[in-house]
Amino acid sequence: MAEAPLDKVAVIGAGAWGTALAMTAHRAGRRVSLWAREADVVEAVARDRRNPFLPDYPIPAEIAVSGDLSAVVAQAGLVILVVPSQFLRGMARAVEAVLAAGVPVVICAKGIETDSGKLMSDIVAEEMPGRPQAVLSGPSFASEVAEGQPTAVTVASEDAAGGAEAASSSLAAKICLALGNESFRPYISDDPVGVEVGGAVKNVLAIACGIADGLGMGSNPRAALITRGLAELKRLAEALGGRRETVTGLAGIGDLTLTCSSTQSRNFSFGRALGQGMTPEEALAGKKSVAEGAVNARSVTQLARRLGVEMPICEAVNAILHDGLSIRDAVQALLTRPIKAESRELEPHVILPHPSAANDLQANDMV
Ligand SMILES: NC(=O)C1=CN([C@@H]2O[C@H](COP(=O)(O)OP(=O)(O)OC[C@H]3O[C@@H](n4cnc5c(N)ncnc54)[C@H](O)[C@@H]3O)[C@@H](O)[C@H]2O)C=CC1
Ligand SMILES: O=C(CO)COP(=O)(O)O
Repeated sequence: MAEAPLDKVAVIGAGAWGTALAMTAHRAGRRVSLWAREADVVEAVARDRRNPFLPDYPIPAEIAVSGDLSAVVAQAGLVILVVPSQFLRGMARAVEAVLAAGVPVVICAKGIETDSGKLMSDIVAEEMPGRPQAVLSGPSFASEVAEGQPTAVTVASEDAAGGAEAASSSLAAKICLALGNESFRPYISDDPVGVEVGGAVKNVLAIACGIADGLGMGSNPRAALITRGLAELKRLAEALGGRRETVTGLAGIGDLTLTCSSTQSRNFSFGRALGQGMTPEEALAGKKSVAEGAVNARSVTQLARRLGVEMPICEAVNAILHDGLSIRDAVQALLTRPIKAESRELEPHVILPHPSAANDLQANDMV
């Protein structure tokens, strides 16, 4: 059986998701402190209990919001890391310097580190050596979590592997007990890699779906992008040692369908703006909130190439965002790729030239 829930929870990162998770832990009965990087966020919360990153939902008075990292993590039994992926390394290092030994951390950023191709769990292992760690991910718009909409997520830790007893006493189980409440339902997993890859790749695919929407495309293209995008996600997860089953769970297909079909998603909306004719710079201008897929298109495709994993939709998004490929050429190139088998077993062995590929070999070569 799992032990008693962790009592005090420190949340690092007071963006929309960190704030919603702090509210979640508070609803679950935990004592909660929240670290904000921006002085104006600390001031806004002190003044009217509202965070500009999530302005529609008041923060309960019992949640202590501060810019003092040592004070926030003092006496914490669990630390939730919720800064965007490209800032996690620096933040993990800073937290490690002030956190008591043995206190576990749970990673909530969705992404892969640019250039190194490292997963967030690799970064935490490097910057917080020996510290117990888990990953939390799944279909969870911060605003809906803050509102108390029923939400299910996956929490994964390696020690959950080895059967029911291991899963029940794992770090993932303890975190589920510490954060679960009547509207927030976490599930235990022993596959952190599969969970992480799901969260990182779905943001890139959400940009692709947003682009299609912005172009005025209908439901067929979206379903095709989601399904073939899932095939890409699965290939990368498996290449990294993740499990197929995880990809069809909350952190895979669950988050993919959520993010690829709602303008609530920052990534989908970013893609939509591109499809409507904005440049990436114009679409991101003035935004303080993150669209993780914009950066992670690069890191996901860098990693996929290194591993020899084919991810044509993610490659197309990366080429549009970072290599100046026009959306028109990217769409044509995707649609005129060679004919392949859908089945995983046959897929590597069946490659037929697309009937119209000869019309535009140059674009076809790019993805
Ligand atoms: N918002 C959502 O609905 C969800 C977000 N996530 C993930 O959570 C992570 C955090 O996203 P949000 O809370 O939505 O962020 P946000 O877009 O609401 O806010 C931006 C965050 O980035 C932080 N930041 C900016 N520059 C920084 C720096 N140099 N060092 C450290 N932190 C810096 C800000 O302090 C702020 O916390 C992302 O990886 C995102 O994909 C996951 C699930 C849901
Ligand atoms: O990860 C999310 C929901 O699960 C949030 O998606 P966006 O970052 O695209 O808004």
